[in-house]
Amino acid sequence: MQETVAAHAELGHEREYVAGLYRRLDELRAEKQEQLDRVRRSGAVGSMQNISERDAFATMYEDRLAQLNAVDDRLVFGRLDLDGGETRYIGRIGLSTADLQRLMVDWRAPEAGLFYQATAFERQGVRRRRHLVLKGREVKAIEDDVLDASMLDGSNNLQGEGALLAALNSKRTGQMSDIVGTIQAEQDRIIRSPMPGVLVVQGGPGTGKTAVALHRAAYLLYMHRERLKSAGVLLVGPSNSFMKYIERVLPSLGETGVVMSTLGRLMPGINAVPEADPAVAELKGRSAMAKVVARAVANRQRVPAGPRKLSVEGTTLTLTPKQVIRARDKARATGKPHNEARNTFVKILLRELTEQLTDVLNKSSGAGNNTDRAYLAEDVRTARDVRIALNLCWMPLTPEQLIGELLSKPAHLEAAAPALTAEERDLLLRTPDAPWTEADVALLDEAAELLGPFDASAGRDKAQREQERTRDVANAEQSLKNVDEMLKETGIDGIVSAEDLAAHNQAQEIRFTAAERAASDRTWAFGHIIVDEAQELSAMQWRLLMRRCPLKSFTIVGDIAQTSSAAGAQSWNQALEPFAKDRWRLEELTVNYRTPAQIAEAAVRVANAAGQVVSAPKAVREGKWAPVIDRIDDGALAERMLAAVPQELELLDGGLLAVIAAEHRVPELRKALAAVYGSRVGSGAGGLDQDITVIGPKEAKGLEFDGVLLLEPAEVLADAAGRVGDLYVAMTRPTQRLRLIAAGDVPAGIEG
Ligand SMILES: Nc1ncnc2c1ncn2[C@@H]1O[C@H](COP(=O)(O)OP(=O)(O)OP(=O)(O)O)[C@@H](O)[C@H]1O
Repeated sequence: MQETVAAHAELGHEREYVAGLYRRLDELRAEKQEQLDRVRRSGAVGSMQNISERDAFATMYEDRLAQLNAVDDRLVFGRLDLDGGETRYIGRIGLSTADLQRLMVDWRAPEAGLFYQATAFERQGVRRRRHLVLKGREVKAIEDDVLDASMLDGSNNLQGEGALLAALNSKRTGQMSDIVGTIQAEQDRIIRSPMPGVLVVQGGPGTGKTAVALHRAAYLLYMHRERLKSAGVLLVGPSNSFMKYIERVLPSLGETGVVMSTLGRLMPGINAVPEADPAVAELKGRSAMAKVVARAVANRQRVPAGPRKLSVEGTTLTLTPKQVIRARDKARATGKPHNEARNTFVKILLRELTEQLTDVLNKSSGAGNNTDRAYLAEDVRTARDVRIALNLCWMPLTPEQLIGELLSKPAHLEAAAPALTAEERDLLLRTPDAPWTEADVALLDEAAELLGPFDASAGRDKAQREQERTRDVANAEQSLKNVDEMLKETGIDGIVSAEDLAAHNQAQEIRFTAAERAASDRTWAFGHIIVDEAQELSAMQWRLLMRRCPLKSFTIVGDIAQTSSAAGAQSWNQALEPFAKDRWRLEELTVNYRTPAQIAEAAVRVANAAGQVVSAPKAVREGKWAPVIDRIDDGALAERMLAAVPQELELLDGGLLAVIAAEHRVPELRKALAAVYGSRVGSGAGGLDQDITVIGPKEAKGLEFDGVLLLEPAEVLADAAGRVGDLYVAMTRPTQRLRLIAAGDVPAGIEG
């Protein structure tokens, strides 16, 4: 009784404190809103500098306001009671009173580290760690970890289901949530690890690698705000579904400055499809392809077989192979990319041809008659024959042209890839109109690097921008005319010029965040790159990413045992050696938070039986159910699935169910389910919050569901040419139940 009274009093106290925090949050919001309104009211007047200063303030207030709005849900989640009597509240952001009394510490601040690190064995000055469970803005429950035994005597020792277990047992929503309230010590160490260098985080399924990667992004942005604000952070994930699944985590942590992308979207303007054939993916991913692309570029710097006659204004000039070779070698020696080195090549030959023309004309018209050289140079430059000849030798190229022709013209491929076998070259060939694949993106990027900017298009852009400006000024003039009439009536005149107004529009255009600019610029140098499911990356994809971060500041998370791509890594050492030598540090995550022990163990047995050694993380909880296996007759797969789905949905009681099957079965199974369940059936990106999702094993990577119905597991294994990665991934997606339906063999190990 006494205990309940004490608990009640504690709850009352926390409610009051938390209400105070929300009051302060509301005050700050109102303040920022007022500041923003004031800046906006200051109008579109003044010099360019005034306008851009005003815009900078407006952006700052907008960002702060967006952050204050984003942290409303579970604003505060913890409290520390320290030796010496200090009490510290831990929340999503730091809050202070108007006279700078600290009310709450940002979870990323060094002072908050104890909340995640202190244990009963090493309490580091922490007497009690308290978790505050909020619903909306109200404290619903509190839960204490008492680390200082002497505190246990008191009657205000509260117990509850662990905050962690409560989070893990809750139903999935199809969207990952943040874990700020329950980050575990081994995860916290990684999140707070220093930024420089290459950090590899290896961990089995469900150990929180993705969660750690996202929280580390938020942590780095907090600790290195100035540097990363302008350079930006890039986060790379495996699929569009996965990006959708994680998209709310960073905003909920108040962070928007991260560019999130799949490997297929890392070339601005290209939205690549997955590479369907593993053999092709493996081939395109080999580091030797860098040489193939380099040779393909070199092959586009051609020397004619014999002398070439060129007509310039009725005079015939000769371009010899020797001249071309000399010009080519000098151009190459500049070390510039193809499109830029072309300027040197063209300049040299134009000069030589102009000299030739001058000589010929001087000779024909007798010595002493100096023809105007500038005039002749222009004749040579604009002569059709000369343009064609020089272009044939050294054409400006886009990456799409180069790789498109390389992969669709057997002769180009043979010349660029003599070391590949004829079968391998056949595998690489594609039709010219085939969509770009994820594996192509790395080749395109390699080409873009070697080709440099494409001049012709740059010229066009400039002309286009000029045209747009002229149009903007014209528009502004028109609107001013209307305003002028109005102003004249009120006796005010001439405040804004058309140029001012047009400049303002341009300034608006420039007001992109670093993240937005970075996403559209291939040559952007990021301050830090985080790669999730990094085991899937090919050598060529690593080259691409290394180029995006010249400082080589990386967080690389993944699980070698889950590698499914044929081009992916067999070991971290093999993947990283070419770029980081042995200068990378390894951290491991050892606890599986997602999958119940019985299911996790079955997955490990399957991997081991297939010869894959896996670091088996310790599951944090036992599940209610061991994996269930239904053996069926051939041909009855869809029917059996339809019978199983309602049973599973009932057991999951409102949870999410994923049907995972070999890729080729997905459309047919989805159709069968949609016929019964209609729009309740989702598919990958955008459909993950439906209660039934049908996906292939590759798309399932990184995702999780309450229950998984895995159809024909032997097929999943066979589709990956016997590599167990995909099956291992599929089996480790559920947080509650795994059921397999198999007409064929059941892969060894599942049954224990
Ligand atoms: N400290 C934590 N507190 C609460 N939930 C956690 C914690 N750590 C991990 N989780 C939860 O465990 C689940 C698995 O985490 P996550 O997806 O990050 O694992 P992963 O290692 O990336 O898995 P996989 O490699 O299998 O895709 C998620 O639901 C995540 O929210």
